[in-house]
Amino acid sequence: MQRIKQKFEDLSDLNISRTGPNEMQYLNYDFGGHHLPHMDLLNISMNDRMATILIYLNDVTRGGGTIFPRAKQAVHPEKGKLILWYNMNSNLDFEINSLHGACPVLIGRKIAIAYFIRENDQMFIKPCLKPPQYRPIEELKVTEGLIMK
Ligand SMILES: O=C(O)CCC(=O)C(=O)O
Ligand SMILES: [Fe+2]
Repeated sequence: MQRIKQKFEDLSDLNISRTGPNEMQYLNYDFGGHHLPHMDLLNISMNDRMATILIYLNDVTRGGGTIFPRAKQAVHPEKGKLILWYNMNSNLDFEINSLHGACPVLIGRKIAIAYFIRENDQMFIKPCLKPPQYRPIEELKVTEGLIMK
């Protein structure tokens, strides 16, 4: 994992926490296994998932690609391949091009690791970028709360 972290930092302008497991998701898809298009951002005002690294741990015979419908990109899983993308734009807001999903596995199995890079790990290399943004969904929630009271 240390080598993967180093590789990521070499490729990006982001920092990965070296304390603890941070946020790693082990993915194991069997026949038909898939993930509908989504954003990795949690839409929280602090310490959101700024970027994602996906590491494929095996070759998939057929299917199982990672697709980015907005960015019009598709990546076929291959053992040892690593991809990274930003979930936030430079305004620390949704990067719409980060919308992604996993196609169903048709033949074989897909094993991968998703690693989410959090905003707080960047505080010393990107200090005081901009104050946290109010994002529309959060505003909606607050308004609803006020109406209910
Ligand atoms: O398995 C993939 O290709 C994508 C996984 C993913 O999007 C996620 O774990 O958030
Ligand atoms: Fe995802």
